[in-house]
Order: sequence, then structure tokens, then C-alpha cells
Amino acid sequence: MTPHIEAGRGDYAETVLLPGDPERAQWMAETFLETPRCVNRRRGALGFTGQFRGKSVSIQATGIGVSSFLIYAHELLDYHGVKTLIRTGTCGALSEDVPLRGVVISSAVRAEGAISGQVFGLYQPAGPDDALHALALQRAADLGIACSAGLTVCSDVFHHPDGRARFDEPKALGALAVDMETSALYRISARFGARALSLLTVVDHVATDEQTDYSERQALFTDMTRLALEVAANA
Ligand SMILES: O=P(O)(O)O[C@H]1O[C@H](CO)[C@@H](O)[C@H]1O
Ligand SMILES: O=c1cc[nH]c(=O)[nH]1
Repeated sequence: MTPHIEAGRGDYAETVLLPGDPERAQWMAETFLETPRCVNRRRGALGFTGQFRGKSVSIQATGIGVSSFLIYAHELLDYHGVKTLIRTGTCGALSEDVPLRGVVISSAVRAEGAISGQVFGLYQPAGPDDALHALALQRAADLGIACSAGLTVCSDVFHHPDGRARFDEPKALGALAVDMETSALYRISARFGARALSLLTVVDHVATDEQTDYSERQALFTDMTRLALEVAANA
């Protein structure tokens, strides 16, 4: 047991998928895992462990933002012996080339600057495990899942006073999309010697103002979840 996770040692698999939203965690577990069992309910941050093609896989909700994400990632890596973290998140698209509802693979992440993050080195450039990244591209092609791989931005602020203008610089660098956890994922995984990959589904479009409705979420995540589980099963 850790401060934020009631599960005991051995309750999590070595590979854990990490959605932000607990409802997504439950939907992913009940839709895709065989014999899913709930291993964490503390604070409503649902965690599940089950089987996918004979391999044990866990799914743990992380909440929103770097601070919340780091609590769950740290406790999974430090206490539960987790070796591979695959985020299954949502993002806002920054590039016109990335379609609404599409899947983005974060090949590298750039954090929006903030003084507090320097404490953890969160705002240094970071990237995924090379082998997981290559595997995701290959499995996406095999499965016919259209995805865009490239630079993403990690922001600490969803409702920002500067609006979308703050993304002009990362957009000019070719950033595809923005989320709020990927820099934490890549940095903390490197620190623990764990493997990491961030997969994101586009739920709104900063460039075109298109939005998905929350009611269509869950089904929207089929491609991303299939891809994450393919990587988990073959990593
Ligand atoms: O849907 P999740 O995985 O939570 O990810 C995205 O959604 C939240 C903002 O609505 C942030 O956590 C952002 O990273
Ligand atoms: O615009 C968005 C959508 C999802 N997640 C984000 O961080 N931003």
C-alpha cells in the first residue's frame, strides 16, 4: 500500500496503461481485458489488472496534470515494480495535419515553461523509449490504425489567460498536439529506468476549433487502446 494506491505488492502487472480519466480506465479494463479486477478505488483513481492475450496488464487512472500524474507514476514505479508505462490520454491538436479523433504518438515532448517544474527537471526535452515507439508505429501500420507521430507539448494550464497564442512557438517547431502529462511520463520513467510511451487521442482542435462531445468518449478511444495493448503485449 502507498499513500494514494490501496493495492498491495503484486496487484499490478509490470506494464501499466495510464489514462487520465477514471471512467476511461474502467471502460478500457471492462472492454479489453479478460478477468479485470479493480485494484484501486482510493480517491476514485480507479486501477485494474487483467489479462490481454495471456499477458498480465494493468490500467491506472492518473487524474489531470503533472502533479497528479507524478504521484501515481512514482508509486507504481517505486513500490509496485512497474517497468513499462503507456499513457492513453487525450490531447488538443495544434497542427492542421492531425485530424479530430485521430491518434498521436508523442515522439518527443516539450514542456511549457514553469518555474516549479525545474525542481524535477520536468521542463527539459525528453522522449519515449525508442523500441516502444518503433513498435507502436509498426503495430499501428499492421492494424491499419492511422496515427501521427511527432513532437507534443505538455502544458500545466488548461484554461490559460493567453489562450492559444501561447502555442505559436511550439507550433512553429512542428508540435502536433498538447496534453498535460507526457513530459512527466517521459522524465520520471527515465529517472526510474522504466520504459515509456505516450499515445493520445485528439478530442479538440486548437487550430480549427472542432470539438468532440464527452458523450462520444470511450468509444472514441478504441484505436488508441488497441494500439496500447498491442504494444504492451509485444514489448
Ligand atoms: O484525458 P486525459 O488523459 O486526462 O488527458 C488530457 O485531458 C485533461 C484535460 O482535459 C488533461 O489531463 C489532458 O492531458
Ligand atoms: O485541448 C486539450 C485537450 C485535451 N487535453 C489538453 O491538454 N488540451
